[in-house]
Amino acid sequence: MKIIVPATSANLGAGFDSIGLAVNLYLTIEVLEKAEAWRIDHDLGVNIPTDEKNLLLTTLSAVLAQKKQHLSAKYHLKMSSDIPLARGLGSSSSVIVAGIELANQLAQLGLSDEEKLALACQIEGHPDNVAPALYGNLVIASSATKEVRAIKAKLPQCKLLAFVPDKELKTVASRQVLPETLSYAQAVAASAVANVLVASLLSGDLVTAGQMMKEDLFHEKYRSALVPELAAFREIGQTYGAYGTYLSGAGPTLMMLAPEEKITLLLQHLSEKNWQGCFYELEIDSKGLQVEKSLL
Ligand SMILES: Nc1ncnc2c1ncn2[C@@H]1O[C@H](COP(=O)(O)OP(=O)(O)O)[C@@H](O)[C@H]1O
Ligand SMILES: N[C@@H](CCOP(=O)(O)O)C(=O)O
Repeated sequence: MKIIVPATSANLGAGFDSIGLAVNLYLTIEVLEKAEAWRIDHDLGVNIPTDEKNLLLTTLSAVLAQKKQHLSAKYHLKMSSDIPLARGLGSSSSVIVAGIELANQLAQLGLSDEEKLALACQIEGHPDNVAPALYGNLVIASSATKEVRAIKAKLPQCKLLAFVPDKELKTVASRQVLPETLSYAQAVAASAVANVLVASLLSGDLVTAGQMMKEDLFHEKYRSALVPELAAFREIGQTYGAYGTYLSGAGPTLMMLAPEEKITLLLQHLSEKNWQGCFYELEIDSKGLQVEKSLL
């Protein structure tokens, strides 16, 4: 059995903790054979555990505990991923979604998508990565009310150009620079910008969506000091024809939405900056979580 989960790019500026996109970088988990102890083969570096301390298996354990279920066996697993770690492309969320599905499959839980999303939000704390990782495409979601609500949509036609810095930025660290509270007036203004962002995305108006991305009042201005490339990335995008630019997730990845015919020119000017990192031309993943040779 194989579980495949896409990377995700969250926030889209003003959609902080609520809007996210699934993109074509993937985490894959293969269940190999039963074993005396959990063992994960991977080439993701020494900081990623190869035993039950791995986020994949702590997630599995949490789900089984909540469902009052247990497994009669442990397994040898293979984990592969082309999702850059701690770069703002949802690597942790993809693992959480994979861990929920692994529990679902091995314990035959029969979880609905809604149940998987609710469990993922409990673990992650916000839906903007786990929802598109589960469903694919563009998802606008809220876990602020009793029920997690997620609206699936298609991103209007455009190309995605990401700059992924060499340096890591852990989400926990990036969230620490955010304010504890906003004033009533700030909250009303920030949510109004987010509302127009959503409306423009759903009506196919990427020009207005791009404007709203840079008018975010929730998080980017507090995080800009952690991602020095943001201002220049945004200026190049605006000057050479991108629809919009935003800090992908908690950063440091920067994402640009642009017409296909502008990508070459944008890449040319961005490359002249000689920043330490890589550019990725990404596509939307439209499938989300996939299981091959499901056990259910
Ligand atoms: N494939 C993986 N296996 C186990 N843990 C992972 C994996 N990918 C990410 N993680 C955990 O998630 C952390 C990165 O999560 P986070 O700081 O939220 O960054 P991001 O979600 O932007 O990649 C990693 O440091 C690691 O602890
Ligand atoms: N809304 C979150 C998104 C975190 O995304 P990640 O890809 O950096 O894990 C935030 O902005 O903190």
